[in-house]
Amino acid sequence: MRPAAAISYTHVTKNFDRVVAVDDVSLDIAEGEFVAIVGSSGSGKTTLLRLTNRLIEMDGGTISVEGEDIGAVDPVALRRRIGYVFQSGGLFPHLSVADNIGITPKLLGVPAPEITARVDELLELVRLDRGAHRDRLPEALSGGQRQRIGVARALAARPRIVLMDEPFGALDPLTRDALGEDFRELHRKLGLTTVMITHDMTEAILLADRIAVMRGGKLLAQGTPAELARSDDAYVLELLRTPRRQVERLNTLLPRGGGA
Ligand SMILES: Nc1ncnc2c1ncn2[C@@H]1O[C@H](COP(=O)(O)OP(=O)(O)OP(=O)(O)O)[C@@H](O)[C@H]1O
Repeated sequence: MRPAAAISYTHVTKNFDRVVAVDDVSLDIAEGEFVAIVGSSGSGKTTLLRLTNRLIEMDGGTISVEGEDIGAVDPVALRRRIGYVFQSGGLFPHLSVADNIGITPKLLGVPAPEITARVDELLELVRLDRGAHRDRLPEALSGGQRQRIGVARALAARPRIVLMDEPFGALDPLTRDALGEDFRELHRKLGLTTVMITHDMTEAILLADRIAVMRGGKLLAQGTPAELARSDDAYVLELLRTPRRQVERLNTLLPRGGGA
C-alpha cells in the first residue's frame, strides 16, 4: 500500500468573482517530497498554497493534510502544523528578529526561556549569527537575511510541512542560489515535505524532486524534470527550453577551465 500523501488535492476549485483561480486541480504530494509549483503570473499558484492552510476557503473539491480532510481541522491549528514562508519574508516590521521568530511558540504559550533557546537554535539552523541578529529590526536586514528569518519563523513550531511562496524571488542570484541550497539541505535534514512556488524553471529543476506546472488555474503537467521533458504540452516544453537555452549560451560564452 502506498503511504498516505502529506498533502492531497482532489478536484480543487477556487473562484474569485468571474475568475477561476484554481480549476479542478488534483495532485498528491508524498511525505518528504520537495515539489515546486511553476507557472506564470496569475496561474493560481498562490491561491493553491493559501487554500492548503485555509487562509482562503475552496469552492469545490477536497484537500487533505496528513490524511485529514482540512475542512474538519481548525484553521488556526492547521496553520501551526504547516510552516509558511512569504514572498518577501512577511516579517512584522515593528518586532525584532527574535520576536518575529518566536511569535508562534509565544502564541502557543511556550515559556519565555524555552522560546529564547528555540530562537537561538533556529538562527543557527538558518546560519545567521545569533548575537548579531537577535535584536535587530527587519528593516536593518538584507533581503537574504530577511528570507532566512522568514524560514526560521516558519520552522518555529516544528512543522512537518512547509509551504513557500516564491521565497527567493527578490534576491540577487548568488544569495538566491546559496539560500536555495541551504533550504534544500534543511528540507533533507529535518525530513520536511516542501511545496515551493517559483517562476523560475531552473530553480525548480535544481531544487525540487517533482515539478507541477500550472496555467490558467489548471494543473497542466507534473513529474520529475525528466518526466516533464517527455510531456506533449507545448507550454511545458517551452518552459523547459529556457534553462536549456541558458546552459547552451553559458557554455558558449564562458570559457571552461577558468575560475567559473
Ligand atoms: N483575493 C482575490 N480576489 C480576486 N481575485 C483574486 C484574488 N486572489 C487571486 N485572484 C485572482 O486569481 C488568479 C490567480 O491568482 P494567484 O495569485 O493565485 O496567481 P499566481 O500564479 O500566484 O500569481 P503570481 O505568480 O503573480 O503570484 C488571478 O487572476 C488573480 O487576479
